[in-house]
Amino acid sequence: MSHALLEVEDLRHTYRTRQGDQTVLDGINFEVRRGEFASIVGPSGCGKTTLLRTLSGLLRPTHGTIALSGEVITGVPRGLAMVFQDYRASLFPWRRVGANVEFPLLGRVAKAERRSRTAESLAAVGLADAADKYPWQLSGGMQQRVAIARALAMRPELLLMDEPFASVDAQTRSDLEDLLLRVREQFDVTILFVTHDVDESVYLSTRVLSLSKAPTVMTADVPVPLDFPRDQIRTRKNPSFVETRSEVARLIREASPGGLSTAETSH
Ligand SMILES: Nc1ncnc2c1ncn2[C@@H]1O[C@H](COP(=O)(O)OP(=O)(O)OP(=O)(O)O)[C@@H](O)[C@H]1O
Repeated sequence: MSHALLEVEDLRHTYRTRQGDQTVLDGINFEVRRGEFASIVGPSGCGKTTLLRTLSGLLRPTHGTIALSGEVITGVPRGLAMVFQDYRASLFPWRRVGANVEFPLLGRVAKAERRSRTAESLAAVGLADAADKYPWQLSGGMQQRVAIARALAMRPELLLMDEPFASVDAQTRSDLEDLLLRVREQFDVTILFVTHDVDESVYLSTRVLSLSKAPTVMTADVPVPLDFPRDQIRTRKNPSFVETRSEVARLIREASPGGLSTAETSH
């Protein structure tokens, strides 16, 4: 039987704190098939990060199962890499860029292979010349490219990304989006991407999954009817982009507390 790459069944999570219990995820079900680029959107605080933490094995959910390639995960699974929003916290400042990229491979992959994967991943993100620099010598966008290279060097089947471009300026963000689409093809990696940004979710994805406010369920699974390669100007003008974007924006607005986004209420 062929399994989806990622299968999530009835996932629930309740944080138990001194102030009481807070149910964040309230029965999430979805699958991601090989080759997809799935984005997850939802109102602030709905549990997107909690969801990614359970998928990456960093947090044990209160209930439900997560399977990667048909195997139920119990800890941090192989075949999975994660890129976080805060590149400053995710790279080691005292290690050079090359050593950062190589780090997760130590003890797992032979030295020659580590070196070749590091060189290949850095080249793929346009940083072949930066291996001997320290992260703090690079711009924010470049540091996030190092974090992407480190994830790619692990040769993951599934790449989880938690708002990876939220801390960079708009031009860098567009460049990083296009870079991500290129390396996705080159490394044949399936991506699950969390973002606050409706346009970004539609621009990048083959599917957008939308979440309700907490206690969170999935409210919609929206296919994105756009071909690859995408183009920042042409794709965003495409009527299918505009239509899908409106649909996703509407889903988020309906899910948000009060029903209106802050952008709309401020006028
Ligand atoms: N370790 C924790 N202990 C207790 N409550 C937590 C913990 N982590 C998160 N929460 C609560 O769970 C809820 C969901 O948090 P989470 O960070 O998963 O949401 P999010 O959708 O990623 O948020 P944002 O959109 O603001 O990034 C929030 O109300 C948060 O306060």
